[in-house]
Amino acid sequence: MAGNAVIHLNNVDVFQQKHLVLSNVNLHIEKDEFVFLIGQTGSGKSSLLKILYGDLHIGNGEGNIAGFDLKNLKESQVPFLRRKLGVVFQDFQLLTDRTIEKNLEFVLKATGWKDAKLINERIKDVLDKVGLRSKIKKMPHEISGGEQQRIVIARALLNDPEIILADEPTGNLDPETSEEIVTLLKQISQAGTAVLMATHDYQIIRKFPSRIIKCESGVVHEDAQIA
Ligand SMILES: Nc1ncnc2c1ncn2[C@@H]1O[C@H](COP(=O)(O)OP(=O)(O)OP(=O)(O)O)[C@@H](O)[C@H]1O
Repeated sequence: MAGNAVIHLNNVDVFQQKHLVLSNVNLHIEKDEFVFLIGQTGSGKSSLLKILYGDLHIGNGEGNIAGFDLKNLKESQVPFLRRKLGVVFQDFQLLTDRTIEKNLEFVLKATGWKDAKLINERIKDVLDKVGLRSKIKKMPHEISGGEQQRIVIARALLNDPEIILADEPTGNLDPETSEEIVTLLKQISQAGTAVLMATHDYQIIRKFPSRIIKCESGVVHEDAQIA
């Protein structure tokens, strides 16, 4: 792998069933980069993210993410790949029947953590990172939408991922709260975890100038501009 790239796609074709969604994709993202992913509905953003978290197979071309060879990725390796990725997706929300602490503990136990003291320390650690340690005993419905999204980010950080994949993380939030979430994601990238954030929110893109990757007409532009 060249340089510090943690995402590396070379001439990849992205298929959904038999339908070629994106062709000849080249994508390189460095260790501490923050990158926006844009494109109209149906342009292939979700399909591209699926390639990256091992939910869609690479047809032609080659890819590497967090040290995993996507071309030869086995089913059995997918859980290990996912541990290197922090996923912040709208359809992957907090469990509503338990506290913030129990939500985070659930993920740690599911990913092999056993020592109660280490679990407790890790939970406090990630809550400190998102500035919400005081909410540890709260139920999800007792905190705001923006706070819930920060907890989802804390959850994504639990296993110290190399990359955060965020799909519309500000989709349901007001402009001010959206800015807080993106500020947090930017800080995370500056601390060495690459962030790839899919969004339709051009106001946010203007406010936080960063590299833009665009899906358009079946191809991916690695350095796009917005009007
Ligand atoms: N499971 C599937 N089977 C077949 N075709 C699919 C499937 N999922 C998506 N597609 C098609 O692939 C193309 C890209 O869809 P994709 O969901 O990647 O777009 P998107 O840019 O993420 O859209 P949005 O912004 O609405 O989420 C579309 O033409 C879509 O109809």
